[in-house]
Amino acid sequence: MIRPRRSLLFMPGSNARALEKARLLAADGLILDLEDAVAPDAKAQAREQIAAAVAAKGFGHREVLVRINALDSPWWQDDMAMAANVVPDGILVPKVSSVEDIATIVSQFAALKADPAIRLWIMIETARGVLHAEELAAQAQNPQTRLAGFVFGPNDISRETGIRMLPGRSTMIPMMLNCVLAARVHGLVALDGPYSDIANVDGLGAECAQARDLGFDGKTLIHPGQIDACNAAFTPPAADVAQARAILAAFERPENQGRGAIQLDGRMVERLHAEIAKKTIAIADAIELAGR
Ligand SMILES: CC(C)(COP(=O)(O)OP(=O)(O)OC[C@H]1O[C@@H](n2cnc3c(N)ncnc32)[C@H](O)[C@@H]1OP(=O)(O)O)[C@@H](O)C(=O)NCCC(=O)NCCSC(=O)C[C@H](O)C(=O)O
Ligand SMILES: [Mg+2]
Repeated sequence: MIRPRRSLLFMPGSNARALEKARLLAADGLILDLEDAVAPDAKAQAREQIAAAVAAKGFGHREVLVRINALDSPWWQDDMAMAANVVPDGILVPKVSSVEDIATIVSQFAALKADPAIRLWIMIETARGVLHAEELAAQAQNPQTRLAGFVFGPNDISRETGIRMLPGRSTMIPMMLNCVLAARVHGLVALDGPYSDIANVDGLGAECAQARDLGFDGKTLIHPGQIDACNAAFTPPAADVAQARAILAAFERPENQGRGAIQLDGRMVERLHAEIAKKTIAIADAIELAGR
């Protein structure tokens, strides 16, 4: 069953008000952050608040990820221990750059005897991470890694490399595509990074549409005001869903059973389009099932 992942909203674990609001928001998922949105002095308190929020449950269909601190920080092991206790849907590990990083996380899962239901998500946000994206994604072939998806991190890439984040994202597109392609080869979910200009509604809409067109499954967000536009961009339009159903119905007809290509409403349709149609319908059904 496909899970809708159009919109995953970051919120600082130190912000009690944000955590409280999380259960009412229309986001498909929530990323409770212990890393960059939380100051060093607030890490312990944020960890406790996230533990209490996840343990209290009540998030409905929303997927809940906890972003832990990076593996070179003094906090990540305590963060993982907390996650192992309260069992979110997944942990999101920032700045993962090598297969060895994933092995370190897997060892820690094992040491904690962490519930296998906790999936692993990694941020692709270092130069090495981008260059090794396919090698990292291939780790999903080993079930012990629990690897479920990538989250693209343009801010850290820009910080490390000097590659600038420009309107239209021309400088980021090659890296974004590398991330999406690596994810697709190994069956992972790929989520785009956040858009920081909270007040710029048109800019957000354009970036969501671009992320969708580049193949991302959804986008990470930083403010509740961004959720509706993001959901709209990643929801298959009703006309596309109707067309997808028509394609499947056409291939079901007895006269088309043995055919690879048919004509539908004046257009050539092949069985590969039926595969695309099945995915469109699965996403639309999952969104409907989630009641959003
Ligand atoms: C950016 C913010 C600090 C702005 O906060 P604020 O000034 O409080 O905004 P508003 O006054 O407009 O807030 C209105 C109400 O909405 C709630 N709110 C705000 N943001 C969130 C949120 N993210 N989740 C849930 N609720 C939120 C406020 O509490 C207000 O509520 P109310 O009191 O009822 O009116 C803030 O938006 C924020 O902290 N955003 C998240 C920042 C974050 O998590 N950053 C880390 C992820 S991005 C990243 O790491 C980059 C990546 O790794 C890379 O490298 O690219
Ligand atoms: Mg980052």
